[in-house]
Formats: sequence, C-alpha cells, structure tokens
Amino acid sequence: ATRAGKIIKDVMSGGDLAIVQKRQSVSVSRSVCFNYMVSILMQGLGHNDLQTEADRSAQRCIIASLSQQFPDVTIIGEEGPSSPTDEVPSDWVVTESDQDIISRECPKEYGVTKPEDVVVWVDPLDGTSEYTQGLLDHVTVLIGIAVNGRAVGGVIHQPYYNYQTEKDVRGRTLWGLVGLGVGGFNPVDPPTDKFIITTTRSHSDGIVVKALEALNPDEILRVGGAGHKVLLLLEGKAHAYVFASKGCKKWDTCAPEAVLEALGGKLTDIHGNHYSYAKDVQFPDSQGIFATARGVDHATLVSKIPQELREAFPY
Ligand SMILES: Nc1ncnc2c1ncn2[C@@H]1O[C@H](COP(=O)(O)O)[C@@H](OP(=O)(O)O)[C@H]1O
Ligand SMILES: [Mg+2]
Ligand SMILES: [Mg+2]
Ligand SMILES: [Mg+2]
Repeated sequence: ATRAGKIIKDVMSGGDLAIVQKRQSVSVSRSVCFNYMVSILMQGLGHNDLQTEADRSAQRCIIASLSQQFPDVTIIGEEGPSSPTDEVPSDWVVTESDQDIISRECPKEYGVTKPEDVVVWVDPLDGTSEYTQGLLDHVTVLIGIAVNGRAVGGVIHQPYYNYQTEKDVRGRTLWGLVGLGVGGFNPVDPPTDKFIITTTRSHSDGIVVKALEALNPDEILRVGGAGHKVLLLLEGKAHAYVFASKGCKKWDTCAPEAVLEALGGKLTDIHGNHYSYAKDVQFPDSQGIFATARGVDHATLVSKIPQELREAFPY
C-alpha cells in the first residue's frame, strides 16, 4: 500500500494524470419513484467515474506484489484484471512484510484459513475525483482481506497525510484485523455533545440527501473517498458515514469495514446487514452504506431511515 502511495505521488508530481472517464451503465431499480430517478439523472450518475495513470499503476504494483507471494488467493482490483503479459517494473514488486504485525500471534479463528477461503479487494486509489481536484488528503489506498466472505483484515494507506503542514510528506498506514486489533493511528471516540455525519462530496443525489435529513445531524462533513470517510469515524471526527446510493463497490468498503470493525465500529448496508465479500459477489454495494464509530448505537440509527427510502434499495 505504501509503495502504491509513492507511485500516486510520483504521478501527481510528474504532472500528467492521463485521466479517462470510465464507462458505466446506469441501473435504477423499478421501485425508485420517478422524481428520485430524475434527480439521480440530473446529478449525472455515471458521469463522475474517472481513472488516472495513478489508479492504473498503483493497482499493477499491488496486484503484482500480492500475486507473486500468494498465487492461490483471489485478488480483485477496481481497475480490472491485468493481462497475463503485464510486466511491472521490478521496484514496484514488494515482498517484505511489516515485522511488527508478523510478530503478533494470529487470532485462532484464522489458524485454519486456506488460500481459497481468502479474497483480497484492492482499491488502488480511493477518492480519484478529489485527487484530480487537488484535495489530496482525501486520497487513500485500500487493501481489504475477506475470509469466507467476511471483511476481516484491512490496510488504509493515506499517502498525503499532513501534506499541508509537513515538508517531507511520508503518509501513514493504518491497519486492522478483527480479533487482533488496529494499528498506525490513535483511535478517538466522537464527541458526545453533537451528532456529525460524513457523506460523499462528489456523488450525491436526491436519495442521499433524504437519508441524511432523516437522521437530523448537527453537522454534515462532505468529503471524498470511502477510506477517508471511515478515517473520520476512526479518529472521532464523525459518528456515522451514511451513503444511500448504489455507487460504492466492494473494493471501496472491504478494507474500511475491516479496520472499523477491528476497532469496535460497524459498517453495513442501509438496512443494517453486512455485505458478503466472497469472490462471486456483484461489485456494487447495491444497498448503500451505513457505518458507525465505536460506541455509537448502529441499530437505533439504522431504524431512523424511513421505510419508503429503504425500499429504493431492495435485495
Ligand atoms: N455514483 C457513483 N458512480 C461511480 N462511483 C461511485 C459513485 N458513488 C461512489 N462511487 C465510488 O465510491 C468511492 C467513494 O465515493 P465518494 O468519494 O463519492 O464517497 C469512490 O471510489 P474511487 O475514487 O476509488 O473510484 C467513487 O468513485
Ligand atoms: Mg474509481
Ligand atoms: Mg474507491
Ligand atoms: Mg479507486
């Protein structure tokens, strides 16, 4: 993740992001009422899905590094499968491990894990929109590990952490493993005197807004990236991350869910159910995102989402 973060910074300082618009079909469930559909189309869903040279190169670095060491593990990356002839520069292939984590005792629930039980979900650059607009601290590299369909391990690397205040921007790497704990940051609980929600800044629509209104927050933090929004929960800047939209994908939420849950928080769909991250699942998080920080009553908050809104996100 850290090597991928270096690539992301090198592409930015090289000056040519080589941005392309990804092709995407718009699918809207029939149960969504007409004015919701119009508002989604007015906001241009499907017209803000960019890919840059940094997304492509960071993914090649991560997938080459992981597949060399773990040839029998399924690895799924946002930017699609690489071609079998894809050679990556040798200094992009990382094989050393973090000695601090390796030296800890593996929780016994993973002691019998086989390669075929594992799926790694890679978002090489989360917050691409914000990256292209220079909101660099919204960018993260996300590598999530699912075991038997559950998101249990995750790394969130933030390459531009403190970039506005530090001369030598080294970034930081946060990790979590359910059953073992978290590292790379200081967990903070959110304030008790007000209720703060974080949500998208670049993929909003009428339903996203309606869900936020139903929860009646004191403050809404509109920031980029699923990884960055979960960082706000981990560090006590917000109580909940709510996104009533089908726009995020499994690679956006696997690593954040694992780190958040390793700390005692929760990430589910807007009905309050966990997603499966097994290798055969559909990529979209089609029932939206509802995540809460440690100590926040997830079920009570979920129950405040009105029924007619939930019906826009059927299984
Ligand atoms: N309507 C939509 N269309 C395409 N991607 C969407 C989307 N809504 C959310 N996403 C993806 O979900 C991630 C978090 O979105 P947001 O910053 O708006 O909260 C981003 O990941 P990437 O930047 O990795 O593509 C973004 O592209
Ligand atoms: Mg993307
Ligand atoms: Mg993403
Ligand atoms: Mg991405």
